[in-house]
Amino acid sequence: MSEGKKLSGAGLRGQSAGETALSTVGVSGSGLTYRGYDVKDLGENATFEEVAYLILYGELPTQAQLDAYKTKLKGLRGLPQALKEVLERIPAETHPMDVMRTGCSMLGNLEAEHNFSEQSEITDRLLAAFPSIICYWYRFSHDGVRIDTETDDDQIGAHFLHLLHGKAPSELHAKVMDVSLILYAEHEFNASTFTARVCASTLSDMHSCVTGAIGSLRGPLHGGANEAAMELIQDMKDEADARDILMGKLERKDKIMGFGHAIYRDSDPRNAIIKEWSEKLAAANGDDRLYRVSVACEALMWEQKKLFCNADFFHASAYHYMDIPTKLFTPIFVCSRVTGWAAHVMEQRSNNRIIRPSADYVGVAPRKVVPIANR
Ligand SMILES: CC(=O)SCCNC(=O)CCNC(=O)[C@H](O)C(C)(C)COP(=O)(O)OP(=O)(O)OC[C@H]1O[C@@H](n2cnc3c(N)ncnc32)[C@H](O)[C@@H]1OP(=O)(O)O
Ligand SMILES: O=C([O-])CC(=O)C(=O)O
Repeated sequence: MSEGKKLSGAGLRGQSAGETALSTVGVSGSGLTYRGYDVKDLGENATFEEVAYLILYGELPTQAQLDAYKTKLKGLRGLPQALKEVLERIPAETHPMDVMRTGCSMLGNLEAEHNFSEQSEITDRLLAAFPSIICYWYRFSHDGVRIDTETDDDQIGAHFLHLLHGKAPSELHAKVMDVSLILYAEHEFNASTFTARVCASTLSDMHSCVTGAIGSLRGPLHGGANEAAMELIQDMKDEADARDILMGKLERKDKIMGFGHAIYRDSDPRNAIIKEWSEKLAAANGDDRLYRVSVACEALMWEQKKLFCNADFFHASAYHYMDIPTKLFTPIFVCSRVTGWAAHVMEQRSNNRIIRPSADYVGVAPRKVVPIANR
């Protein structure tokens, strides 16, 4: 358990719900490690594919292992016809997280996990297919185009941007997407991962575990916060306007999305990293308004409430600078976090006992059923 923030009260806060060898969150009050590596180190010296391999297979790959892994993932980007037909029937106004949920579940119908010896194959397939699923639906429902999802892009982040925009991304955009996927890959027993582990503990299949996790990630208190943060900052004209808007919200006791964390006490280590990339994107973009108002929000929230930006806040401006529609922000989180979810499912399966806590009963005392005619 964390030695940082004081953890107690509702929401199972502070109670250990099991063991993991995958990551540490806030152990010294702020850090984040994946299998012993600091996320900052990974963000600077590894790619997302290396990090996915690390999380799923236990160690960073050698060059030969990485080459083979990337070739394998590239070969899994195509979607079955039946899945494309389902995606084509989902209306344009549907929330893209619902598309991800359906896409994952449908793939589970078409390519079911028959036994746990297939878990790594299924995971690699999901990792390769998620960008294809969301972009195939988005481009069909919004632009009327049936895209070919089998690109030759070297990396998953660049592949996503290529499918979305119909052209290969710039080097800067490809790099930021790669770092973003690293930052979102794994985070111990967060709500969506815990959902996946609870499902896994019943000995259910991988697609069910991941589909459930997508549903948990969707909420604005979890992954959905990156979209909500964008909605917050998009109309802020300048720093003064940002302060006025936020002060009004704080007076009304509104929750400010993209701030605070269940475990970290005074900073989320992922924030400094994505903030730096957002600043670079702002400079390259020639319009730094969103970056400047975000910095103003960060300063005001700390000054007024001692609340800090979590991983989601500066992702909003960063994604916007790369022309990613706001409603696709949380699906990108899925494209990354599937690594953490699947690794947790495998870890749960390797030492399983069904997760079934107790509840404190606070309802009425025992009583007799009154016949319906006398009620
Ligand atoms: C990748 C991720 O999933 S990161 C999380 C993304 N979610 C968000 O950004 C949503 C906004 N943030 C929040 O709702 C919360 O901070 C959570 C859900 C992340 C954590 O919740 P908790 O662990 O319950 O928060 P915590 O115990 O630190 O709250 C302490 C106090 O600060 C308040 N607070 C916490 N976050 C915020 C916020 N973003 N805006 C306003 N007030 C807040 C709480 O309401 C609470 O006040 P109270 O004591 O008067 O009830
Ligand atoms: O750990 C949490 O509660 C939420 C979070 O930051 C994540 O899942 O990345």
